[in-house]
Parts: sequence; C-alpha cells; structure tokens
Amino acid sequence: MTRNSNGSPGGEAAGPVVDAVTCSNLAYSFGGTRAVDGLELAVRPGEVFGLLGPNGAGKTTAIRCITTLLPVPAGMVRVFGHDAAGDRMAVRRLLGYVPQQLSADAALTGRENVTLFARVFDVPRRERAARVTQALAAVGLTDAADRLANTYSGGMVRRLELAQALVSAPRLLILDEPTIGLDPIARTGVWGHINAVRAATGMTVLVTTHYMDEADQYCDRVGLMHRGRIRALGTPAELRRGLGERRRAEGGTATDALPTLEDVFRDVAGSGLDDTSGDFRDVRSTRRTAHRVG
Ligand SMILES: Nc1ncnc2c1ncn2[C@@H]1O[C@H](COP(=O)(O)OP(=O)(O)OP(=O)(O)O)[C@@H](O)[C@H]1O
Repeated sequence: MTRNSNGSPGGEAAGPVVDAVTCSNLAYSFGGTRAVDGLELAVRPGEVFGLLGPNGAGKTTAIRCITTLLPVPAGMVRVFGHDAAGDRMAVRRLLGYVPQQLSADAALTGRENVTLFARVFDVPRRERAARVTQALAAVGLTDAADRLANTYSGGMVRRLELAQALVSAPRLLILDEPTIGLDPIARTGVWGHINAVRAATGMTVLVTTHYMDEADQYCDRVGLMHRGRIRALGTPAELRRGLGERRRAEGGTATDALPTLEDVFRDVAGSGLDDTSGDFRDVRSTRRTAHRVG
C-alpha cells in the first residue's frame, strides 16, 4: 500500500511512501481461538506506533505474523512493500525484533550475545566487531559489555536485547513489551535509547506496551486492539480529545472531559477487561525479569 509523502521522520523527500507495515484483513487462529480477526493496520515509515490492548487482544500474535515467525494463513502482511508470506527473507532482513520472552543468554557476556545476533543476521564479518561495539554503545552498555549477562540488572538485560535487535541496523524495530517489569528509571532509560537510535537513523518502531503513560509520551500514534482487531486509532492526544468530547456531549463533569489514555483504553476494552489482569501482569513481569537475569 502506498500513500503520498506526509513528511514523517524517515520518510522519502518526495513521491509515494511505502508504509513500514501493512496488515490487511489479517486473521490467525489457534485451534478454535480466533487470536487475530480481520486486522487492518498501517504503520508509517519513521513513526513510533504503539499497539495497545488488554491481555489476549492478539497483539503478540499479530506481531509474530509481521515478523514471519508465524505464517499468514488469511489476509495480507507487508513490510516496506515485501510480502511476509511470499518473501519472508526480505522481510526478516529489514527487521529487528525484541520478543517478550528471554532472548539473551545469561551464560554469555553482553558482547558475545550481540555478536551471536550479528552472525545470525548476517552482518558482514569484517564489520561485525565494530557494529557490535556500536550497538552496545547505543544502549549504554559499553562498560558492561564484557561482563556475563547473568550479572546484569533487569534494565540492563532489556537494553542488551535492544542491542541484539539493533546490530543488524533494522529499518523496522519491533518491541513486544520492552519495559515490562522495569522500574521507572530503567523504563525511561530504555525509551531514551530507542529514541536516540530512531532520531539518528529514522527507523520505524512498532511497540506493544501495557503502560499507558509510556504510550502517551513516546508513541506518535497508537492503535487500541481488542478481540483481534484495532478498535481505535490515532495520536494519543486525538484519542483523549475524542473521548473527552463525547463525555462532554453526554453531560459529563469537567474531570470526565479530560480523560487519560488509560480511560480511552478502558472505554475501548469495556467489559472485555478483567479487573484482575493488573495483578496477573505483575506476576508475569516479575517472573520474566527473574528468568532473564538467570
Ligand atoms: N500458542 C498458543 N496456543 C494457543 N492459544 C494461544 C497461543 N498464543 C496465544 N494464544 C491465544 O490467542 C489469543 C491472543 O493472544 P496474544 O498473546 O496474541 O495476545 P496479547 O494481546 O499479546 O496478550 P498479552 O498482552 O497478554 O501478551 C489469546 O486468547 C491467547 O490465549
């Protein structure tokens, strides 16, 4: 899918711009569970796009289709114009992916972990050492590069995983809950590094998060996913304003008319939100972080 240049960072100076990601009528089922159900999504080149939604909304499944880790059984997925079903290698060459699960090896040093990814992603041998050093520097791990990853804090492990994804100089960086389980300072650190690399390279970022404050602060646009589809789409400010106007029209109080992104999230997810999901996430976060640091 193409559209006219909109001047977004990283876009071409003129002429048609190919979207970084296009999903059209994407569907994916696990047995009888419809995880993704007719997803329509267009991520513009150079933007930070936040895919939000309650547990089980289908975010990770959609991301795994985009990264070619799952097939595309129905509908279409394109990454910078390349078909994820027909041209998987071309898609993979453009991507950096930080999954939810452990991807750093606790028994290797930071540098060894990133070098492994440089090999897997076919970074030319003569450039490898320099690119690994550069990726570690980009996430602030130069001093810790030669320590075993099992001596890293949770925030450092997340930054190491970011370096692994950045070493191939991706045009599209996909992050599945990059800051889960991190303290507020470590979260800010991860986002600082993502934004610095993005500003330097113009790469596109597609991120999932359950932290509405992060989505509001760092995402150019967000899509709120629920039951396999995008139910609301726009800049965080547009979505907040839209709900505020609706509440005002319905006679709400002045406070009702100034909703947060979390209010928008609750409005979209509605009765699909389980009140216990917050606790559930906390348990999972702790476990994941414990896993990572090994
Ligand atoms: N490997 C699997 N086998 C069976 N069902 C699965 C599998 N992976 C996901 N599902 C189901 O698919 C649906 C979507 O899950 P998915 O992990 O994509 O949601 P999500 O939005 O990423 O959730 P979370 O925020 O909790 O990570 C859920 O009902 C989930 O239980």
